[in-house]
Amino acid sequence: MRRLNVALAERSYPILIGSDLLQNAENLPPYLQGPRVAVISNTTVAPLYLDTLLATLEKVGVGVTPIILPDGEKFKNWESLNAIYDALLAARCDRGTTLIALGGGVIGDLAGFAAATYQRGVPFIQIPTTLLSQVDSSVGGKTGINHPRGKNMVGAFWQPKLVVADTLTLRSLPARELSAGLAEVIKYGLVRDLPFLEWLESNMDRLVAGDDEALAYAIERSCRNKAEVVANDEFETAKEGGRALLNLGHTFGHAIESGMGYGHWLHGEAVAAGTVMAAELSRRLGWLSAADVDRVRNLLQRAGLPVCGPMLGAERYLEFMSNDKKVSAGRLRLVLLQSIGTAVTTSDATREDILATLTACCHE
Ligand SMILES: NC(=O)c1ccc[n+]([C@@H]2O[C@H](COP(=O)([O-])OP(=O)(O)OC[C@H]3O[C@@H](n4cnc5c(N)ncnc54)[C@H](O)[C@@H]3O)[C@@H](O)[C@H]2O)c1
Ligand SMILES: O=C(O)C(=O)C[C@@H](O)[C@H](O)[C@H](O)COP(=O)(O)O
Ligand SMILES: [Zn+2]
Repeated sequence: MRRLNVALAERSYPILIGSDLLQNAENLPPYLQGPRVAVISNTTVAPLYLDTLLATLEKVGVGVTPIILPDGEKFKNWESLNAIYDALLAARCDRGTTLIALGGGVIGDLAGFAAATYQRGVPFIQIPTTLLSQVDSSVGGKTGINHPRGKNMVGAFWQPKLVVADTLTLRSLPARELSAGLAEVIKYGLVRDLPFLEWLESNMDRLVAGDDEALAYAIERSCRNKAEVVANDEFETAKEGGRALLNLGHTFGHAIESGMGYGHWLHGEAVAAGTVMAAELSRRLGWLSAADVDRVRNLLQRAGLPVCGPMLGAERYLEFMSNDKKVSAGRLRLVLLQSIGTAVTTSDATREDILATLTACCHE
């Protein structure tokens, strides 16, 4: 088992990465506040892994309320959140109840926001079961729901007490979802870890094939990168760089997700197309060469990801992008690449640059 730490003083917590962790009853008790938990999962993941987790919790004498939500990005909304509150209240869950998210990023973001707000805050544990959630969403404490006008527009920072990434769960993950997770893995290499990007270029075929060793390494290295960034800028308030850099490709990507209707493009797919747009815009500002942009595009393509955005229409892209959470005093702030392996936040791109980028990077 690999173990990392997210260093946040009194909110610090471990990330455990390994196979068969769902069955290991020793990992959970130190992080449970009381003898009750509510496990939040969905109709796809629960039939696969809930029984194993329930058996593990039974071994340590914990009472469980399972809460099973419908599956999909379009359910990352108020109705699902309300369903969680209803179930917690019906089961008389009190402030000592620990919420456990068992699923991908949608379940993690929803359960985390429920934990942040139920009775003004209860503890929670992340048990991520997709590659994307194991490398990114389960770590760092961003929780929330979507709004029709924008992704993750309502939420809270609320750190988990523990993250348990059981890599065996990835064996049941569809190939398209594995690829979506690779978009966020590639992001760390592009933003701040050039040696990791080079490793990814050498090992992409193993990752796409689901090689256990390669995946475990990629998960650990991604989480190490994320933990470092979050430890330095937990609430994304740094003026330069900081946590906002983890948003590479996301201003374009979130516009694709919202504009196309949640769930049509997977988050990772939208981030992949958005990352090519960010690279192309970086080239227009003179920071990347055409060969650099090809390098980004090739790696994403080898990961099985789209490298062109949909034809949403420039005005709709700009409308969604203007709602981005990095906008400050009405000015768009984008994460772009100063070079491969180094990202910056910038407001230097003009409307014309952005329009030209959209024209170059969007196809039917
Ligand atoms: N909080 C953060 O920091 C953060 C970071 C990145 C992404 N996100 C959010 O995460 C979400 C995307 O997460 P995701 O890619 O995990 O999507 P997801 O949660 O929708 O999961 C993808 C699909 O895989 C299924 N699934 C999950 N585990 C499985 C398994 N082991 N075997 C088979 N099927 C399985 C799910 O039911 C779903 O159908 C987006 O809402 C995104 O905004 C949040
Ligand atoms: O943890 C972060 O910080 C990230 O930006 C990670 C992103 O991959 C993730 O998609 C996040 O939810 C986007 O954040 P948002 O603040 O733009 O909603
Ligand atoms: Zn993301």
